[in-house]
Amino acid sequence: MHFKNIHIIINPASGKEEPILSYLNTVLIDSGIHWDVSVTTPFRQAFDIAKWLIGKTDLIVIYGGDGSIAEVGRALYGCDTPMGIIPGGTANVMSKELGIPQDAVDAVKLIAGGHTKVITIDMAMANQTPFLLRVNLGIMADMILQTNRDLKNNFGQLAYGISAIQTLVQSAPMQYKLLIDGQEFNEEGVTLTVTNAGSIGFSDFSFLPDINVTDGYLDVILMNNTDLTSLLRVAGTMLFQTESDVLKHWRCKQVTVTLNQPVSYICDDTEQQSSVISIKIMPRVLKVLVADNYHAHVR
Ligand SMILES: Nc1ncnc2c1ncn2[C@@H]1O[C@H](COP(=O)(O)OP(=O)(O)OP(=O)(O)O)[C@@H](O)[C@H]1O
Repeated sequence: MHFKNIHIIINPASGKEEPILSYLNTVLIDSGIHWDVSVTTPFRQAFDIAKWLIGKTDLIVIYGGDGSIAEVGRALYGCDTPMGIIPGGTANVMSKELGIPQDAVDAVKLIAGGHTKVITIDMAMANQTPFLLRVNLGIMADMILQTNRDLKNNFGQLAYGISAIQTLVQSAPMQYKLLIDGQEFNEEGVTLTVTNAGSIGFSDFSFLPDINVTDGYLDVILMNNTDLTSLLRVAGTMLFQTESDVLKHWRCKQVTVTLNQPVSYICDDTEQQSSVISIKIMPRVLKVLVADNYHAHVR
């Protein structure tokens, strides 16, 4: 697909330190594409820039991490303007899910080269907040909350592993009341993830087989233990793409999670608090640009 006009939103504070303006200029200068950039600041976020750009350009590209991509997704869902992605963050989960080249120059070349197509992917709504990737509760949420900017700057992806170990040591199980497509379950667990995407951002690993952003479903994954054997079984689950008794798994269109008290949870990259979280899939609402040979594995 070729675009006449594209606008690139750049988050200059995202994980990668690289000369993105120079990369863009080198690739786009002779491409015939009319291109422009906007830079996010603490006072002008990717969400506001993307909202403002709707109807003013053919393709809105975001250079940043998953937080910036989620913001642009929240701004663009339900409209006709597609989102392009140049991975610029620490983990870049969404770009891996969509098979986008991890190298920024290659990602710009993909957009400029035209061997692309627009697909429409699912998002979901948690209470009043739209999200792209997932909602995390329990130790997964604590882990993300504890992975601060300094840790990410110094250790990149390993930062998540470091804070995972820190949080595992302090983990205590929680009681979850789950209403999954109308069926009630009472479960104890150390972490609960409601995911739209399969990729966990580490190499090609995904939570379980067959989870992807076009399947029209949410996947609810509960981990009930954090002893070493359980963790190894979870690692095996991801490695061999099979379910294990340590991870309970449901596939649904909507789920309500009720807890005994308000807890902090992570909705994509943002921290929220509640004792009741109602989550619903929004099938095929966001247009994104991918390579023309990309195939999401659909059941
Ligand atoms: N100019 C800026 N200076 C500082 N922070 C910014 C600026 N522009 C955006 N932000 C903040 O950047 C955050 C989003 O970062 P993003 O997720 O894109 O990168 P990252 O943290 O490196 O990626 P990852 O989520 O993969 O670790 C948002 O919280 C947003 O408020």
